[in-house]
Amino acid sequence: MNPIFIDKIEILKLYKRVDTHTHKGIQGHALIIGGSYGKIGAVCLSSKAALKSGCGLVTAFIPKCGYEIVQISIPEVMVLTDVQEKFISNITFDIKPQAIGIGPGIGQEVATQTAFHEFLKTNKTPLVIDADALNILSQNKSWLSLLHPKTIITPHPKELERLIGKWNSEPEKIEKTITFSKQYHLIIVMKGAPTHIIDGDTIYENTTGNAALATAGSGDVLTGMITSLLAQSYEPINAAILGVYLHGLTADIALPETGYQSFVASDVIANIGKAFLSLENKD
Ligand SMILES: NC(=O)C1=CN([C@@H]2O[C@H](COP(=O)(O)OP(=O)(O)OC[C@H]3O[C@@H](n4cnc5c(N)ncnc54)[C@H](OP(=O)(O)O)[C@@H]3O)[C@@H](O)[C@H]2O)[C@@H](O)CC1
Ligand SMILES: Nc1ncnc2c1ncn2[C@@H]1O[C@H](COP(=O)(O)OP(=O)(O)O)[C@@H](O)[C@H]1O
Ligand SMILES: [Mg+2]
Repeated sequence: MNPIFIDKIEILKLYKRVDTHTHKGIQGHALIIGGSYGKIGAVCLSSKAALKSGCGLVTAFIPKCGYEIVQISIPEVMVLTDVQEKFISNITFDIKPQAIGIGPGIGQEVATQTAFHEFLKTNKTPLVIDADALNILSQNKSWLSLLHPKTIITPHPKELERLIGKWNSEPEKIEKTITFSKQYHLIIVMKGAPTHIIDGDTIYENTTGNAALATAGSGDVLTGMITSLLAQSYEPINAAILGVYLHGLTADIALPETGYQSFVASDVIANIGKAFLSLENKD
């Protein structure tokens, strides 16, 4: 099956300019759920990326140990904490986000697994699932049926393998991912070089990005970006496509200054603005 290439022409068909009369209350509220002791950075990266991708409000739901870390490193982000100090054990909140991203740095404690299960049973908000939340699903495959249609999952190759099993060739990998996408009605962002997005039988192939992205936390940033676009009322497939395109573009923009080696996940965030601006240029 031939992929649809995600390039600037395709992106301009779905990109929505910011309305002059908008305000933070209608620009979308994203909730990022994740973090555990030693991995609060994943939530900092994800929630900052969400803010820098245009949503009006961002809240992070984290274990207690991350409270000051997030408040000090990103004062624009609001914070809700779990009752536990080092991991998430009970996901409850009284806000009404338009999109939720769950998984960066969340870990796989038994209590976290149970909390994630309870969350999936009641959640009705558009969702992006990443990292350890995907690993938890791999260990509890019956929970996949709780996911609403068009839920976005963002596995790297190892996380994908844990979900769908091993493959022997690239075509078989794509074929198995299509079957999985159809079985659970999921949008699957197959992260890699290049990243493919699978939505049932439709395959998209991204054209931006480079090896500078092979750095800790760059996937956590992508989760924040897609969650932000989802909160801004992009259709789930368009949020995934635009998020992946912009994420890759940041590395293409930064490369002449950072080189491959010194590009870090925070450089993705620092270049999101330039990536958006390039969509406003004629060339
Ligand atoms: N600052 C923070 O707080 C950070 C927190 N983080 C958080 O940590 C948690 C664990 O996440 P994680 O992805 O590091 O661990 P895990 O799922 O075992 O996968 C690792 C293995 O997968 C493979 N692999 C990966 N990419 C591949 C590729 N392109 N192509 C092929 N293989 C690939 C590779 O396997 P190998 O090839 O070595 O067998 C590798 O060893 C998670 O919650 C995350 O959010 C991190 O984001 C970092 C920054
Ligand atoms: N060689 C590469 N070329 C292009 N993109 C890459 C390359 N290596 C990694 N990436 C991208 O970087 C991101 C890595 O995500 P992930 O493995 O989840 O990182 P982390 O969990 O550390 O945040 C993905 O978007 C992936 O497509
Ligand atoms: Mg990751």
